Amino acid sequence: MHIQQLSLTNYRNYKQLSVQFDDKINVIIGENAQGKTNLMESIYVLGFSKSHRTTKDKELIQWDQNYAKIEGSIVKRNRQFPLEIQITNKGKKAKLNHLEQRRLSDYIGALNIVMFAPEDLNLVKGSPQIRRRFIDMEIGQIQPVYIYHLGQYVKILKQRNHLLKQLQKRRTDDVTMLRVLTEQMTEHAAIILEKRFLFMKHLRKWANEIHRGISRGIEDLDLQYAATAEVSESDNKEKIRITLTESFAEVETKEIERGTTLIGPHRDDVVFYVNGKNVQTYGSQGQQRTTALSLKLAEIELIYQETKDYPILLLDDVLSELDDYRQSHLLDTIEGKVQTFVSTTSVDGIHHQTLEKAEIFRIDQGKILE
Ligand SMILES: Nc1ncnc2c1ncn2[C@@H]1O[C@H](COP(=O)(O)OP(=O)(O)OP(=O)(O)O)[C@@H](O)[C@H]1O
Repeated sequence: MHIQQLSLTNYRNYKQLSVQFDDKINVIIGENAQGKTNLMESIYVLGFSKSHRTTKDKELIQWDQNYAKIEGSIVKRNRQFPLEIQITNKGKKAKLNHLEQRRLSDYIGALNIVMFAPEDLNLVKGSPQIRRRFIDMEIGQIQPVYIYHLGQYVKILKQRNHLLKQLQKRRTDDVTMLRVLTEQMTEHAAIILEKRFLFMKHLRKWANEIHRGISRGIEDLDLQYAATAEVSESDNKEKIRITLTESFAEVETKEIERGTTLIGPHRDDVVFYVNGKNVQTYGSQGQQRTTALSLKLAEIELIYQETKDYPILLLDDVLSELDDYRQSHLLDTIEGKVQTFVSTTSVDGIHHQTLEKAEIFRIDQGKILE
């Protein structure tokens, strides 16, 4: 899969841009604050309909304007189709083949993307929320129905938390309603957990293979899903549902006391181990970096396994941070198969092999210099 052409209108510091990309490696060079990340972000938004660095869509609209538009021409298995995201102050529209898609799950997955940016180091070091977002985004683009269940889960969770607050403050004693919400939420939670477990299983296999390669065979990477309920990877959906139902019954009194939902996918986490040791606690900077890179590269293979097509890879300001060996490994992994976008302030830290094959774009104040 690749992006053939991209057009931006009023997108951040791009008033108007129309650009054709190489289907292999594209290097985006520019000084600080010229629009490199903005360009990478626009490709990400085209795929996911939201940004990786803000939850406020309005920020994507150029300051003095009232709308922004991203249009892309995508080639997937020799077929070409258009994608479009339009953002206004009132909301956004996502169009696939010129048709507006009302459900996000009907849009996401048309353009698969893997992004590796400096903040991805937080995948290992940061809060559980970052790791949950990572798994949710990745499963979502492989299986869009996951997004539907996640959306429903979050909706019921909000109602349930609201009711728990009311019960805590004794403004109501409607436990029957609480149990109805618990049952509904459990249905979606069981599907979410089953899909997360399956994803973990596949991710573990690929990530370890890649990690061993990058560490020259001396490090093994393992990942474990840390659930808040007594569920495990070997459980099927029905078993997960039954266990969750029991667990919710057990914590009901405590949840009312605390006024919030204490267990479920929204509180789970993932733990990474290198040679059996928790990387978050004991790993060096280099091991944490390699772990994050292995996870990202594993995603490329996972998406390929599921969709029979390689995703687009966005490397925002990270390539020059990797040493020569890691860069070569990365490039060997993607060699000729994955359309890649690399952004950088200077070509100095970039492997000459990469530059030889690349199409180079120079960015200056929201414009591409010819
Ligand atoms: N909504 C917006 N409207 C207009 N300009 C914006 C908007 N949002 C951000 N900018 C501008 O975009 C520029 C930042 O661009 P970007 O983040 O892409 O930088 P960059 O080239 O990646 O730089 P660095 O190398 O420092 O990361 C800044 O000048 C910022 O003021």
